[in-house]
Amino acid sequence: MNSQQLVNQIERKRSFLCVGLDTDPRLIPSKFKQEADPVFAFNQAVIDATADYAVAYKPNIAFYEALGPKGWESLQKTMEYIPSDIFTIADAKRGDIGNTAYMYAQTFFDPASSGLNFDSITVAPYMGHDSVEPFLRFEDKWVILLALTSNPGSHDFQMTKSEDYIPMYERVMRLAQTWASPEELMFVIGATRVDFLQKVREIAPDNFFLVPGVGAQGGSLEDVSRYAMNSRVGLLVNSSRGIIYAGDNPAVDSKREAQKLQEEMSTYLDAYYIK
Ligand SMILES: O=C(O)c1cc(=O)[nH]c(=O)n1[C@@H]1O[C@H](COP(=O)(O)O)[C@@H](O)[C@H]1O
Repeated sequence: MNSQQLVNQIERKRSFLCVGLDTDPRLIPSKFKQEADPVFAFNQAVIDATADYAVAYKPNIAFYEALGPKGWESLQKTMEYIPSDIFTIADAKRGDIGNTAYMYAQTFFDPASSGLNFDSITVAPYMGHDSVEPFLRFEDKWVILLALTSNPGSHDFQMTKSEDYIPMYERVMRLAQTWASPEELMFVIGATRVDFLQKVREIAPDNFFLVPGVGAQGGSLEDVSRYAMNSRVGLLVNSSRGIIYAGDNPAVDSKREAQKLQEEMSTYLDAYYIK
């Protein structure tokens, strides 16, 4: 999916919501546990409940890999079930030397090889240019590079400054923009980093940001919208647990939470989206 299709979808649904499919079989309501594939049955229910309000789905690959071959099958079925006009993110946080990175890219981007056809993948920048480049060889696919993450440990490396006083996250963002255009590169910016939202938007005015950390991690959707929206919206705001585990009945509970976020997003589009 290209950026114009993504922006069109955001404008049509008046939403920049990404629903995180972080499906833990221990946490799903008991009625799904009797199904042949409980993870897929639950994901189906969540997708049915939220597809009108979401512009993206983000299965976190860890939750599927942890289940072995069964988990991979649930992931494949989930991918086939997601409506084709909705953006998909493989939250895999990969990063390795070039030939290995290419295999990761094939895994998530080449359906002839793996059966999976994601639009994008999260990538860790630590190993540098040649670890990111293989993902960029795939047309109409996106790299979503970790920049300023939502977790407390983000201070350990991302905030450290080099001798020119540029923090690591800023260096990542500036250098990565020399590798790829905003048509194929997004950055992960945690919603919990309120003090930095304006700054990161200055550093990368044209890139989409994937923003996790609203809901269960406490980030503010209004602050994210006010400080980081750009002239093409430029935001995909993720909520996982806050939506998928909202109650025992996704058709009602996940729908309610997704709709609530979508309605809030709609008001922020009115307030802060200037084309
Ligand atoms: O790349 C991510 O999506 C990500 C980056 C980050 O900085 N923080 C973060 O929470 N995430 C992911 O976003 C999701 C957040 O889930 P909830 O806190 O349940 O909404 C999880 O899948 C995390 O792995």
